[in-house]
Amino acid sequence: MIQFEGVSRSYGDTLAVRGLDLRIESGELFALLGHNGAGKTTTIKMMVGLLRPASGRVLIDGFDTVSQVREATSRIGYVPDEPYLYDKLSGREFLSFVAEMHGMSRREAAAAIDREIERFGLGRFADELAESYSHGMKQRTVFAAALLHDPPVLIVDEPLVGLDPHSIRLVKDLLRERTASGTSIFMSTHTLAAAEEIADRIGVMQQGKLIFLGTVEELRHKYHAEGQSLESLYLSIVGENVGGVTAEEEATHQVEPPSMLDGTE
Ligand SMILES: Nc1ncnc2c1ncn2[C@@H]1O[C@H](COP(=O)(O)OP(=O)(O)OP(=O)(O)O)[C@@H](O)[C@H]1O
Repeated sequence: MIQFEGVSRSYGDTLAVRGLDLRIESGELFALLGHNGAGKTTTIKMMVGLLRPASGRVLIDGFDTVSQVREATSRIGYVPDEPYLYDKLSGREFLSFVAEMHGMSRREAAAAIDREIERFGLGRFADELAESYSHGMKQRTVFAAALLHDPPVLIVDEPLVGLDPHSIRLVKDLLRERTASGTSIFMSTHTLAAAEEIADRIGVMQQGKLIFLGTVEELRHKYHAEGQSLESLYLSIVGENVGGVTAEEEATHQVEPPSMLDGTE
């Protein structure tokens, strides 16, 4: 379970995330949508313990990501938007390194590594150096690393970018399978068709604020847009606004995004 309670964060004068309240249950796949600069990465960084909220708190399975950072982060599998691997390690060596970081025994690690190599079809290149991997191979290896310790919470930032159709299917099926087995999944994406296909609920973030939270069906209903794709609905709601908001603009209400959470349209 992932819980945000009144979470805000700025960079200097830019309010990147504003008063975020959100709860993602076990067995739920949640997709966060928003233009470039909307605040998605900042939200993710606060979940994985890379940034502290300026106010409010984030809980992972009940553990605070600031005051109980070990307990919280040990329950997370994280797939960042840029796959990180060490060029001079093979995929298998990288997975062994990650298993060691998680404190897994040799036996546990060997079983988990074999399981994930099989799941992600890494066998052919697992013993080659990562420097020779394509983006898709790197992404699959990073996914395998995120699942090694069988975490109850999975956080994925743009999981489908740069993948071939076969890998996209693999990742989408995997995310649904994990959800069915009780994992809470938080996905940030610009791939609206995928969000529509696999997410249980979506959130739309604009200028650091969550302006819609619900199912795609609820979004259509709210805008009397039965039959419209999420993509066209999203574009008509969010429009062209980009970027964060400054403290000064916030104070003078110059850029308050429309609220779809409180029933106003
Ligand atoms: N390190 C930083 N220093 C200053 N401002 C930042 C920093 N990181 C993000 N911002 C600003 O905070 C706001 C939110 O950025 P964030 O990266 O969270 O958005 P995003 O939704 O992830 O965008 P994208 O889709 O482009 O990844 C933006 O206005 C951005 O310019």
